[in-house]
Amino acid sequence: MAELMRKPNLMAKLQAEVRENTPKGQQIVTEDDLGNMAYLKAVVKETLRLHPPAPLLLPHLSMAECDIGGYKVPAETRVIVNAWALGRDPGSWEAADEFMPERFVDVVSPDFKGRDFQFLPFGAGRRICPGINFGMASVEIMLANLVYCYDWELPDGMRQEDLDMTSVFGMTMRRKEKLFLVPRTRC
Ligand code: HEM
Repeated sequence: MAELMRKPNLMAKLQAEVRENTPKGQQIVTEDDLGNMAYLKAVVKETLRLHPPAPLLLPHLSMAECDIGGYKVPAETRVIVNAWALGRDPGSWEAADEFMPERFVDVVSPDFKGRDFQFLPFGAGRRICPGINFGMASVEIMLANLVYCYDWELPDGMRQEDLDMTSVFGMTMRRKEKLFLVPRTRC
């Protein structure tokens, strides 16, 4: 929501998609309506790229000695994967720090299923998050309803550029400052 408030044209594009693809007269968006909402899915993916909730995944242990890009990793080494840095690597992403959901529209890859190592919000391999589908559906339905039911405004006197996007890092990652917005019902 914070990224969308900083780019009202993207918020408008998302709202148009969600509102066009929800049957007329229906009070809320249901899971059945999400199928045609490609831009919504791209917005959620782009959010996971820039703001992965588990920025360092979970600690892993190498079972055998291996070589990764010329670095020798001995067996039984505690390995921490920095998914946050992978998602912002300028070598993998054009305009890496920009919130640009369009990069995920009409493309099969990169996807978050653990095969594209520049984008690992759910990890990869045998310990990949088993809650991917549940997690994605929950975030998509929540965001779709927030933008379907309300138009959103910044509190009085606040400008887009005043939104503090600083994150607090730990096992999980969250906004440093809470996001306060004003909902306006659209009817
Ligand atoms: C957007 C939502 C979610 C995100 C971003 C997320 C992310 C992650 C990440 C990064 C890992 C570590 C993977 C690794 O180290 O390779 C993980 C593990 C795990 N997640 Fe999720 N998760 C989400 C939702 C869920 C949900 C909804 C559930 C359960 C209903 C769940 C259950 C688990 C479990 C049980 C593990 C540990 C798997 C293992 O160690 O074998 N997650 N998740």
